[in-house]
Amino acid sequence: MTKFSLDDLAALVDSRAGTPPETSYTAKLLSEGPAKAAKKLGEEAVEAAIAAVQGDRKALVSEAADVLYHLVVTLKAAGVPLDDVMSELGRRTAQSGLAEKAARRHT
Ligand SMILES: N=c1c2ncn([C@@H]3O[C@H](COP(=O)(O)OP(=O)(O)OP(=O)(O)O)[C@@H](O)[C@H]3O)c2ncn1[C@@H]1O[C@H](COP(=O)(O)O)[C@@H](O)[C@H]1O
Repeated sequence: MTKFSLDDLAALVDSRAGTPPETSYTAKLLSEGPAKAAKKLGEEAVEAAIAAVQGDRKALVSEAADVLYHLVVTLKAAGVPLDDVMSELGRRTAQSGLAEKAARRHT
């Protein structure tokens, strides 16, 4: 079986946009505007952080999945393609995070 990817998730979210909100949680979330998806993203991120701090591996897996799903919906609501985020991550592979942090301090 091929691994489910973020691209697959983004395609799924795309496919739900514009469907009736009564039949899809994604459509319902999108119909409530970008702030609602962003709020849910923030809540799920806090829950994932708590699970990590508590060392609750099972909860972390579940909350991390919620974070990724709500991030993809938030990007969709904001009209930002997932590819733009992946390109940004790709661009960052040119240098280490520590080198980037040091360069920022001197600008
Ligand atoms: N990955 C997810 C996913 N992760 C979390 N959630 C939903 O996110 C919601 C978050 O739960 P909460 O209890 O925090 O929120 P709530 O109280 O239900 O919602 P609010 O009233 O706060 O908006 C739950 O209803 C979850 O079902 C998701 N809903 C959908 N997906 C994916 O999207 C696909 C399409 O789903 P539909 O859009 O519903 O067809 C699904 O098959 C999944 O692959």
